[in-house]
Amino acid sequence: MAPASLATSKSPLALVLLRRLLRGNAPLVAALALLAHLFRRWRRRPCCPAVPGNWLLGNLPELLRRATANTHLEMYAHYHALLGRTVKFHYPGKNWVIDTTCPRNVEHVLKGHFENFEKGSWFREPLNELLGEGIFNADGALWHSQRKTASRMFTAQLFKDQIWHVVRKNSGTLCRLLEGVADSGETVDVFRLMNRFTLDTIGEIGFGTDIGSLDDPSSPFLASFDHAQQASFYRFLFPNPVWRFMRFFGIGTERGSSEHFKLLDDYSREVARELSAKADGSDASPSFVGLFLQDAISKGQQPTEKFLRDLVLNFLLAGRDTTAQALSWTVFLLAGNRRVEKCLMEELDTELGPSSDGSVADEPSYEQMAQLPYLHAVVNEALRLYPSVPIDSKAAINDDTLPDGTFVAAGTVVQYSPYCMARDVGLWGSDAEEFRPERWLEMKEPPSSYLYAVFNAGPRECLGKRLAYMEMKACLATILQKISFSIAVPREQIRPSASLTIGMSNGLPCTVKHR
Ligand code: HEM
Repeated sequence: MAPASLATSKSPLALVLLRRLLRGNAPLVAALALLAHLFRRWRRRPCCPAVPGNWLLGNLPELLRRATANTHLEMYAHYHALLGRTVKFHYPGKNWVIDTTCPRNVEHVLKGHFENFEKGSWFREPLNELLGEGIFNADGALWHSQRKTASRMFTAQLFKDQIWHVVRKNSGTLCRLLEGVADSGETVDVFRLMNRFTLDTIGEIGFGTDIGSLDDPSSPFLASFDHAQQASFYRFLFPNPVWRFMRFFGIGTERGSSEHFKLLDDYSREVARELSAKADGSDASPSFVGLFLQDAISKGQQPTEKFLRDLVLNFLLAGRDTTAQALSWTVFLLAGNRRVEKCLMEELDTELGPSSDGSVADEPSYEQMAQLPYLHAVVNEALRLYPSVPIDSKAAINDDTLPDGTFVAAGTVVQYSPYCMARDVGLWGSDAEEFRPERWLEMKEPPSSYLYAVFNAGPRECLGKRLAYMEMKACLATILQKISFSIAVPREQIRPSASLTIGMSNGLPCTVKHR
């Protein structure tokens, strides 16, 4: 029997002994707490193959090395080919990251269990400085209200009345610019040019501002936006205190980032102020952000400058980069595949070429955009191989299990990769890696949006999908009728950049010729 001084009626003997052992023994307490944490973590780990990594730093060193060499996407595809459709990565100071290319899992996360998967702090913290509380970074009620207002903007009427005119005008300017380059025989960075085209387009459609970057490419805004995106990408890899430390001292991947973020902040606040000033007047054009503002005012609210600043930057990210990248990768693929280019030119000549009286329209019409199935297939195929958002992710709120049986503990991030899915021969056939637009024309019905998740899917599907197709098709149909592109450097030098979206790390230097 235990002596009365040791055991009480409430505490069992073992507990009392343990307490006495631990009292005043801080290192032992810390070691036991760490062991308990590791054991809990081990018990709740995802039951899928782990990508081999360093015992202490996990997969961070390899990912950093591969991202610096712009080969990180190939690394993900390699591990999927080696270990299967669902694998897990480990970064120090973060939870497990499950990486899946299984369409059933993607559907589960994006639709079936939508309520259990959020962007969460995993997504929000690295992106907060760039996107604030805008639609990309928001969850719950905040996301819901922005989504509701934004969905009303893409009406058929607005497309015909305003959006189409902006797209056509800017496609024409871009085409004339390229014709000038063809005259001079210079080499041009087509990636940069496409970014200027989409920046001017979203500036006008998104917030009624004439940015004019097609006329004047010197705007520091372009460089700052790229830099801010790249810094934000690296923040996903480091534990939060580490990138915050680098940010504070302006070192490592955060070198110069404060100036770039500040420039973006100043610029977007300026746009917000201009929009607010116009909102009461009748001269406000029907821009996306302008409509948000009018919506709020009609409900008796006055949105803050910060709210409008977030909207401006979110629409810029949504509308500029994604579309410019898709256009540039399409040009890259076409320049490397003359057979596909020839088929496309045949369609453009037939549908848009000289009419019976010999006249050629300078720019295609809105209605003609619907009559170009091969061009549509070319764009789909380019986006399949080079999806603008190559990897996307959500974090589990509560414990969950994916359809393939992988356990997902609360707080675990599940990422899925349209880039890797496109290269999976089990999903797309033995020619998965080939640029073959015909596969889209051979399909009896379009693929599920969880297999082809380039525009996201489910309740958070891309709102600008229709605008993006129209912009890409109008731009390509306009310029390709007049211009042909050849890549001016070895093809291997054109690599996807390590960023939130799939840029081109060395740009796309091309020589251009009149057709
Ligand atoms: C080729 C072009 C485009 C692609 C591949 C694309 C792809 C995507 C993807 C993958 C997402 C989900 C991102 C996430 O998880 O946060 C998304 C969201 C979104 N996209 Fe696009 N996008 C494109 C063009 C556009 C354009 C031109 C706009 C117009 C402004 C736009 C507006 C949006 C918006 C507002 C969202 C947020 C939806 C939400 O969270 O509810 N996108 N897009």
